[in-house]
Amino acid sequence: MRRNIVLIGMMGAGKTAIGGELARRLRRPFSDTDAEIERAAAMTIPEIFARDGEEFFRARESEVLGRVLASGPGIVSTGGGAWLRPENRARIGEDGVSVWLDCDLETLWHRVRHRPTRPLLQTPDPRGTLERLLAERGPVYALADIRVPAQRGDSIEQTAERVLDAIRAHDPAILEGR
Ligand SMILES: Nc1ncnc2c1ncn2[C@@H]1O[C@H](COP(=O)(O)OP(=O)(O)OP(=O)(O)O)[C@@H](O)[C@H]1O
Ligand SMILES: O=C(O)C1=C[C@@H](O)[C@@H](O)[C@H](O)C1
Ligand SMILES: [Mg+2]
Repeated sequence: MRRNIVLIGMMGAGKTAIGGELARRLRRPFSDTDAEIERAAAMTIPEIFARDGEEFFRARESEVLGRVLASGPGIVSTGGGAWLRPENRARIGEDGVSVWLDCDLETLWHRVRHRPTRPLLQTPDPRGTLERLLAERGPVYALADIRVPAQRGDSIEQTAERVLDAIRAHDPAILEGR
């Protein structure tokens, strides 16, 4: 059984930060699809979007996701848009448990506003764009196996603990090794 733990949710929800913490605690390998794409392309995500466009990025994302899931069981942090593609959701469902880090708009905005690393927010009204993306994507993220609230008041450690509690309640076998 390959039960990867796959973090999904909006940009700034903490998928990368919480994923690293979970991997340390569980002593399992950690993969971040955004980082893997950047490494394989030897380009940053803004550079990939600017040169090759979003569709190209999404195709690389699906490839990388399939590869890291197959090499599990590990902790996989996805990019904010990965879960939106039905083929990615199906692939995650085959090989892992999906955990939605559900974070409110204010917290997301607080975390992403000074970071120029998210090409989708390079708009005249980035906060409005973030709000629209959250409204559009929320119902799709809600299809995840598990939802964990990830709010500003909580530390990375507290949220990681919540994720582990939620996984234990969902299916304790996921935490019981390989
Ligand atoms: N309680 C917390 N949980 C998660 N992240 C936190 C928390 N407190 C502060 N942070 C900070 O907020 C940021 C969260 O961003 P992170 O890159 O982990 O989000 P992400 O979901 O991976 O976004 P993206 O989809 O753009 O990759 C990090 O800089 C992290 O250190
Ligand atoms: O929410 C999104 O669509 C994205 C989030 C980031 O993780 C990156 O994958 C990229 O900036 C796109
Ligand atoms: Mg990330």
